Amino acid sequence: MEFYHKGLELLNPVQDEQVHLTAFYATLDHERALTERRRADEQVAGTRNRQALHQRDGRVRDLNARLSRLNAAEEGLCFGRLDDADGEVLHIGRLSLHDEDYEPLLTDWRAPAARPFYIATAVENHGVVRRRHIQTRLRRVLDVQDEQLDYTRSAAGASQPGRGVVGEQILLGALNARRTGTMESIVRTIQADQDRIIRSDLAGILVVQGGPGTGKTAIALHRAAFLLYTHRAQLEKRGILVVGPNPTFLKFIGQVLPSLGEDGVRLVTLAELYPGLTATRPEPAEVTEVKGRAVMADVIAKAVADRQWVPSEPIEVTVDRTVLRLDPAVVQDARGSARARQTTHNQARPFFLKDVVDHLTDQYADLIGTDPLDGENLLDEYDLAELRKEILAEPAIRRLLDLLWPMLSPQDLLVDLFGDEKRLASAAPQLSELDREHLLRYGDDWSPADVPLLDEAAELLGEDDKDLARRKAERARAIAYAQGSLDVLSGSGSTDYDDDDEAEVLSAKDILDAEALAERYEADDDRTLADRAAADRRWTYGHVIVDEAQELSPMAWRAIGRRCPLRSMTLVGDVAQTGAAGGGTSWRRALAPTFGDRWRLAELTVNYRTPAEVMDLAAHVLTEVDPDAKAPESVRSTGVRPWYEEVGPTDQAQYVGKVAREEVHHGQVGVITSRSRLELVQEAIGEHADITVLTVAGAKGLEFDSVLVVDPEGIMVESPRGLRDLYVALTRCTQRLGVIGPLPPVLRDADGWDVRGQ
Ligand SMILES: Nc1ncnc2c1ncn2[C@@H]1O[C@H](COP(=O)(O)OP(=O)(O)OP(=O)(O)O)[C@@H](O)[C@H]1O
Repeated sequence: MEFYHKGLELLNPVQDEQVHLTAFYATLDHERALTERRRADEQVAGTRNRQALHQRDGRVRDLNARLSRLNAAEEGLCFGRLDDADGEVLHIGRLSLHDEDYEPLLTDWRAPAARPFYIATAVENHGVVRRRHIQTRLRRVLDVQDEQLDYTRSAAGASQPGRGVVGEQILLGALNARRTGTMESIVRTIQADQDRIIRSDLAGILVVQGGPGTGKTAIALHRAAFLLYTHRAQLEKRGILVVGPNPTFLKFIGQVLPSLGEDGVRLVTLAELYPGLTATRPEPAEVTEVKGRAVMADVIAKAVADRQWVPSEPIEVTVDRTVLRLDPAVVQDARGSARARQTTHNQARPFFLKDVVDHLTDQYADLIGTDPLDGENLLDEYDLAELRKEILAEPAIRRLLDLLWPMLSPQDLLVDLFGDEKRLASAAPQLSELDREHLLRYGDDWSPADVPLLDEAAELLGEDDKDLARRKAERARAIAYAQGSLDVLSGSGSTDYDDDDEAEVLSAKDILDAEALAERYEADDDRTLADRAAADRRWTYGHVIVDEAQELSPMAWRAIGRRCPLRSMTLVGDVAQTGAAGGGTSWRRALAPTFGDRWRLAELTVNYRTPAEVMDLAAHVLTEVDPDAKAPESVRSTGVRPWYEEVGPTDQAQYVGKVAREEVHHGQVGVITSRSRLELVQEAIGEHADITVLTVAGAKGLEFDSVLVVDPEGIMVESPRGLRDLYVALTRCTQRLGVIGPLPPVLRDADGWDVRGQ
């Protein structure tokens, strides 16, 4: 063991690191106290007007964000150290700390200087001769592990990382640890191939393909933290959107970013992407599949076009006993010029209405205002305006205009479309009758697959009356505030201000008008970024991350694409695990309609979750799914063989209940079963804090110490993608796997099972 001098004392590495760690915590405490003091000062300081108040709130927000980062770094503050050949030392941790002379004490794991900690090897050491992993608990150093990366020294027998893995012991410790029910940060043990993805450029679309347990979710979240650190100014304004497969999954991953000190991220499922509704209506897979097809974009476009109606016969309406006649040709012309404006349906509506109403007004004027002697029209501008008003006030005309070109919300459009066979046949002639039958329904509650359709419709319809009224009211409020502030600024009350303030007042008055000030107030909106983004369908994010991206349909990709016109995205998934009807089984096919070939691919091949014993069995299923696919290689084996028990349907649920309760001794238990057995199994197990019963769709992205797969045959037959579902179910465990129910042939043929003695 090496020893170090501290004054006259001789310190071993653990003691030496303890000295450093104590100093880091002292600095962290100091920073925290300073930030809290600043915040308290801001909170008590008086403000003269609303503008100053907003600026103050902004400063308090920044200080709060700083405080959360400092607090988040408390556990595991420092976890690594790099030594170079010249004796320079770099400590690596959850954030950067400096001493009073602004000399670096601790380097943020995301800083470029920290990178060798994750990628240096003895062959390519990036100038590092020793990498040290520091294990701590609370504020104490428990242990250190060194990897010598100096080729000459390592050749002489110093410790070498095994299997190309960085920090093998620490990594295995983390992988073998019992799961807590929520995902944890992997910041101490990120591996080189993962690091490359985390630090990949912000620009462009990065697709990360990797088998089960390769760390895709973990990487996606650490990438978000990295991007926020590296491009903070750019991303803080627009935020990052993370889309996950279901609410349980979002809960599972929800703590990772806050634990890394980052909260400028909005996590949603597709069902919540459309503001104002959560789409939870269940529907059969074949309906979901039709709704997800790319062709639905054309169907929605045609449904909108169909609502711009040209009658086949002239229509007569009576205004104050005068009969007016609207010819199809006039409507056709008005529609043509409104469409030529290339704007949305609702925004084009006033232009259409104006043309039609102009025509009716002229006709009305001709009929009632013509001089019987010389045929000249006796009405002046004022009279024409009055006639126009009269026409517009006539209910029959209003009804007619609403028929010809109605103001529509996306919800109205879809309810009308899916509730009417004729409309559907006209909008979707390219769909088979059976497909159209799948779409036909009544009611106005929404399924997740409706969300991209609503979004598509919203894009074509534009804001409706209600949206416009709301936006106008908000803006009027902001302008009223701003006007009030300007009055205060320019009023005689300014005698309270000293000379400097007076100058400020003048410049404010000179520079700003109420509109500009209103914009500034809107920017100073008190809501968090995630709340503002959630309320605004047209919000565009600085970066979008999609997890389990293989599950998205072409229509969902269009909706996601709209959230990020800059096309800065990270899409992680595994095309061998696709379960959703309408999901993709090839990245090229799934992404081409929306993104063409403008994306880059990164692949992960090492499985950090599933032990080799389990993965060997799951690989049989994968070969059945795709003979060319290669299962990821497990980084560890546990020596525990998976087991199965053939238990028929009558006793199955009871048996599962008994075994699940036994398995709890090994940690968190996940019971994954077919949809048809779900309720029975749930009943047999009852409420238990450490047992979760779910279907494969609900288990997407999750993991448990011990997994029981119940009714594998049922899982296989319940979906056309049943084999992939079985593959997902088998790969959810970190330690132990048991399969209950008759084994399907694909599993029966595999070696490596233990038969559980009843
Ligand atoms: N470098 C690492 N250090 C420690 N743990 C890791 C590392 N990489 C991955 N893991 C762990 O491996 C497990 C699987 O990771 P994750 O869930 O991100 O995989 P995934 O590729 O998204 O899996 P799936 O596609 O099956 O849902 C998690 O517990 C994660 O914390």
